[in-house]
Amino acid sequence: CEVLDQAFAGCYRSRLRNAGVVGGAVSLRGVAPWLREPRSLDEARGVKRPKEASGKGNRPLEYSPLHQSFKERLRNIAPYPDVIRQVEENFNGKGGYHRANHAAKFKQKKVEPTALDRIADTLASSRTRLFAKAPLQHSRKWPKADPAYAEVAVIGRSNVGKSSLLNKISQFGTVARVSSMPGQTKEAAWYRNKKVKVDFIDMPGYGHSARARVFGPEALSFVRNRTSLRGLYVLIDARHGFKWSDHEWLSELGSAGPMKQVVLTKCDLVPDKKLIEVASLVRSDLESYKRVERKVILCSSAWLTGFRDLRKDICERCKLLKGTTAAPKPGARRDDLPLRATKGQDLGIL
Ligand SMILES: Nc1nc2c(ncn2[C@@H]2O[C@H](COP(=O)(O)OP(=O)(O)OP(=O)(O)O)[C@@H](O)[C@H]2O)c(=O)[nH]1
Ligand SMILES: [Mg+2]
Repeated sequence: CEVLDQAFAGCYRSRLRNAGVVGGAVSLRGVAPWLREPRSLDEARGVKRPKEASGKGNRPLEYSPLHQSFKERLRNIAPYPDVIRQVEENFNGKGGYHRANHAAKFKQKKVEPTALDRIADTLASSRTRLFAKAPLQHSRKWPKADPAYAEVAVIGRSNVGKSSLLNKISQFGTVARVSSMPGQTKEAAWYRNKKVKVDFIDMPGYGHSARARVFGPEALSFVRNRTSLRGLYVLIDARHGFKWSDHEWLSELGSAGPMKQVVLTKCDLVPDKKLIEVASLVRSDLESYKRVERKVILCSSAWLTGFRDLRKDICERCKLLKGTTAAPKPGARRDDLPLRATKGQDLGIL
């Protein structure tokens, strides 16, 4: 015990010497800063002055809203009226899913379908087939873009539901392979609808999962180099909203590529009140990106809701209406009319 006591005493003595205790005169500098005299009145009151921003290194931290938790951000978001309307029309909303469905059918009977509605219906009922597959990084293996066909691509985090969505846009059957495991789609796949003249590209998803990590940079260079793209649909999971990988990918892409449209998927898995909040949050996050449409399309591949809006958007974006021939008005002079009237046809120019 004595030996131990001596050892401890020696240790304390050396520490006190280091701290400035010299022969009984105690200087507390460096030992207890809270015991020294306050330097100013503010310091005495306990008020901390913000550090003055000097040119280098001392920049004040700017906290973006993304530093808040997802729940906190959901609590603070003010819902957008157009998002509320979309949810009420397509999802449970007021009166439940069945009532909303019934109301939609009732409305459809009354309203005369426009040309855009008709072409969207053609897209829904016509067949789309796989015609090419190629790795994202080998641009030489990509099929050559056909000017007669408008090209749109689908991108998003892995497992967000890209392939499922493509399967339901038109009568694909189960052409695009779907799996609950992230990173199932490893190559870009081209699907062609000959009737509506549009090509869809299913892309591998980006993200932080081990199988999907490589596809982020590859998808970026694909979108930058594939100049024939008319539209890019960025899919976001309705349960989580924008994640870091989405923010990273979109901010890296910047204004490159075609106009982007954000689609919320798996909306059936979210209660309607939360869906309004998440969709509004996603809608407000869009404001920080360039060349992104300031609206959100809500979809569910399980319930097949929201696909009418999506198809119409595709047809509009690809300017598919341009190709359709409108019936000639009586009295109108058009060069593309046949010179001879076929049986029962009123040419109106003779
Ligand atoms: N409930 C529900 N499940 C969905 C929906 N869309 C997709 N899923 C499921 O989500 C899982 C992933 O779907 P995929 O279409 O393979 O996702 P992906 O984005 O193509 O995934 P990768 O190809 O791996 O990037 C599958 O188990 C689907 O059944 C939806 O709208 N609702
Ligand atoms: Mg896929």
